[in-house]
Amino acid sequence: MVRGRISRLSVRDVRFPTSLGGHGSDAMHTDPDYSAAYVVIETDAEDGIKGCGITFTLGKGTEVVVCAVNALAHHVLNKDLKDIVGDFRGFYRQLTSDGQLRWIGPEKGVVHLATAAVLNAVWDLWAKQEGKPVWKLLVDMDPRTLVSCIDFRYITDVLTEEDALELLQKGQVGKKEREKQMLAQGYPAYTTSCAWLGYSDDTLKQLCAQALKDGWTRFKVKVGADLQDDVRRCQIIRDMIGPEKTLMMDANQRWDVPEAVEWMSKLAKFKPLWIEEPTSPDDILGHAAISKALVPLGIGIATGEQCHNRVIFKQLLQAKALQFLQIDSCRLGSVNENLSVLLMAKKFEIPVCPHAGGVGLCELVQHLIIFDYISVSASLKNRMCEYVDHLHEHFEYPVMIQRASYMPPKDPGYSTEMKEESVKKHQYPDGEVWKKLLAAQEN
Ligand SMILES: C[C@H](O)[C@@H](O)CC(=O)C(=O)O
Ligand SMILES: [Mg+2]
Repeated sequence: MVRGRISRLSVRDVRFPTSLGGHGSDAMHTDPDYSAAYVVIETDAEDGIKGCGITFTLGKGTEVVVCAVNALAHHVLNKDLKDIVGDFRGFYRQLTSDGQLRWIGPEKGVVHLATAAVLNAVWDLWAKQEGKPVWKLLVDMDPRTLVSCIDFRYITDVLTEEDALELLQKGQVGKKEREKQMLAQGYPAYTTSCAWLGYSDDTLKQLCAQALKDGWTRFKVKVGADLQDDVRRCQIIRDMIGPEKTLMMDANQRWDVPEAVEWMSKLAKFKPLWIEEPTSPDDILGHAAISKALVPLGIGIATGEQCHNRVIFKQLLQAKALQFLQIDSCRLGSVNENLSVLLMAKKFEIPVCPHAGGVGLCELVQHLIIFDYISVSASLKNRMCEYVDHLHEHFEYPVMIQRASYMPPKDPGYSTEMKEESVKKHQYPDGEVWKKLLAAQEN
């Protein structure tokens, strides 16, 4: 049973110096320090259960997200959890429609990242109180309750409440078998960890050899800064993985539209399944033009990790601008908004391949994609979830990968509770790790 009144919300700026090793680097984000605004909510219930949520950031700017979380806190404090989840659509609407704060959004940018952190913590708390991992909480929920968590504002021209209900009711068929299948085999994953842009060719080769030994069959390589470098790196990786294994490419928004088409025509010989974020994430028609040019070459368009909200996804789908849709657990307004995007993807029959390149994103998004398979898509065709092999050791309930697949988490919650010791050490700027690094920079 859901219980307790939210009595405290705290938020901390936690940063990991990943830029020192080039981990996470790409053509636009050359020095990312994987970071999180880490939210913990407590209740007055006697169980002592806390809800933990994050939103992912890249270092600088995390303090701005922390401010935005604090600005939203009054919407959560002193509310009964029962009232929040009993009218989750209304609560989502309240957070995203704050008459003053929405001016610095709406439903986009820092304020939306902060919304995700707060709501991720609420979902963690709810699932922990129910004694279930979030994916299972969602799978066991009846379609009407699921639909009651979604704000359909701005998307009813493609997905109404009735459409959503119908899709979820259809998804009930065969659900038990798919749950069993997930528990036995897990959800297929691909790795990005071998080929960050800042890695040397030697590191790329070494990590790729190890990944092959570990059973990985799908790989993503960063491209977009220098064509000669891209050709060399793609040749290395294609030679190592052979012609059959799957290769994806990610340009992280580096190109203009014609440049994207020209550049990818030169990389087409490496047979990428998709080019990810070829241009600005806001350019829906640009994505459509790139897609029109590249699909005949066998290259699909993937995007979503920096799509502001469900409206952008709606238009990408309407414009036939993508072949692979990449939800993000922190960019969108938590589970609530992701549910609406999963359902729109189902309606347009576009496979969802979630983004997970960041701290804690693998932990979160595994819940959404496992739920999607069991209750919505019922298909694994052309579907896989990103995996990056960084920073899992800082979480109490880290992801478990077996045979290159995500095994469904069994612990209650949303899997992003961090180890207190890790938070203390990496808190910016006064955690032990940062004190040392900042002192070294001064000398
Ligand atoms: C800055 C991040 O590491 C980004 O490169 C992640 C990404 O694009 C992905 O995982 O995809
Ligand atoms: Mg990407």
